[in-house]
Amino acid sequence: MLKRYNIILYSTNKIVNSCRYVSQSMLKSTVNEKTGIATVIINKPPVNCISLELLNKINTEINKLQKDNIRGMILTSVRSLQKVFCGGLDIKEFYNPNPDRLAKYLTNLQDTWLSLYMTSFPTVSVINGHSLGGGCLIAMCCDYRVMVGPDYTIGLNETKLGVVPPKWFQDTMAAIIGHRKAEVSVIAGKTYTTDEALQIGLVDESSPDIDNAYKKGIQFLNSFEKISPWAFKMTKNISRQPISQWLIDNKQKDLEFVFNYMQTPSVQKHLGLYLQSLKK
Ligand SMILES: CC/C=C\CC/C=C/CC(=O)SCCNC(=O)CCNC(=O)[C@H](O)C(C)(C)COP(=O)(O)OP(=O)(O)OC[C@H]1O[C@@H](n2cnc3c(N)ncnc32)[C@H](O)[C@@H]1OP(=O)(O)O
Repeated sequence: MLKRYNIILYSTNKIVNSCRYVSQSMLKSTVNEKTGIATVIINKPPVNCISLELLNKINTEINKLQKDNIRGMILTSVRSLQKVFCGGLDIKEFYNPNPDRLAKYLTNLQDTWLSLYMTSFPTVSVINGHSLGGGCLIAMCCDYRVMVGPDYTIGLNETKLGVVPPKWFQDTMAAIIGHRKAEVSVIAGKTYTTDEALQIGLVDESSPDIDNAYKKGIQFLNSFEKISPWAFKMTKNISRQPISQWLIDNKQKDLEFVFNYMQTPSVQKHLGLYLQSLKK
């Protein structure tokens, strides 16, 4: 019988004392051979924003872990960034874009979301800092979220940039906090503090510090020790399939919608102003 492992998507540099270690720039991945738990750390200063290259690395690593039959995964961000889990998609990928690269980016984003959302092993995001837009999306893809607080923020803030979170972004949030709350949240581009996120159920637990948050993540993964990997995989698949199937069936249409609106002058103007405001 195959051994099964779990994943935690997390950002830190002193967590695991083990085995297979993949260190690509921008992404570090370690699998503890004793426990079968992988720790995947995003490491792209200054704010871990997701470029095309980082997107590719995340997708490649998840697919590799999928083949390794890990028991679980923690996803997090490198500790040295201190206050950012993920600053979201790299807005520079959308501002004055090269059309070929933009199309590649959007396709890769769809594929990475599908890989992360549908892993056959349990996943936890240890959210050790702000987590906005695409940062919130990747945290929401995981099966469990532990957020460090109290001073960080999380949310799908796309409308504040003048762009539209696609249906699968919105559905991912609605599956966690319910349709009404998600609708209000995405329309307003709302962001939540750690306590607020806990209150509305956007995160499952909060923690005052990162070590404790990581422990909670491991505890969640360990809770699957007596669950059959096959039963886990099939049950998660049934639960998430309606949302993922929509994207599989509508990939081209979804891509064309974003690809076209993203290059309109009014959206470009908004993005330019937003980037400018970040620089101030
Ligand atoms: C299929 C696709 C569908 C739809 C496409 C549209 C979807 C988009 C989803 C998104 O993710 S949009 C982006 C959402 N993210 C944000 O709005 C976060 C913006 N950033 C911040 O609020 C802050 O930077 C921070 C809270 C994350 C960190 O604050 P702080 O530590 O004070 O850092 P700075 O603000 O000084 O930023 C440092 C540096 O990084 C640049 N930067 C920040 N975020 C981004 C980003 N998302 N993309 C590109 N660049 C970013 C910022 O401009 C600074 O650059 P400098 O050149 O001034 O150093």
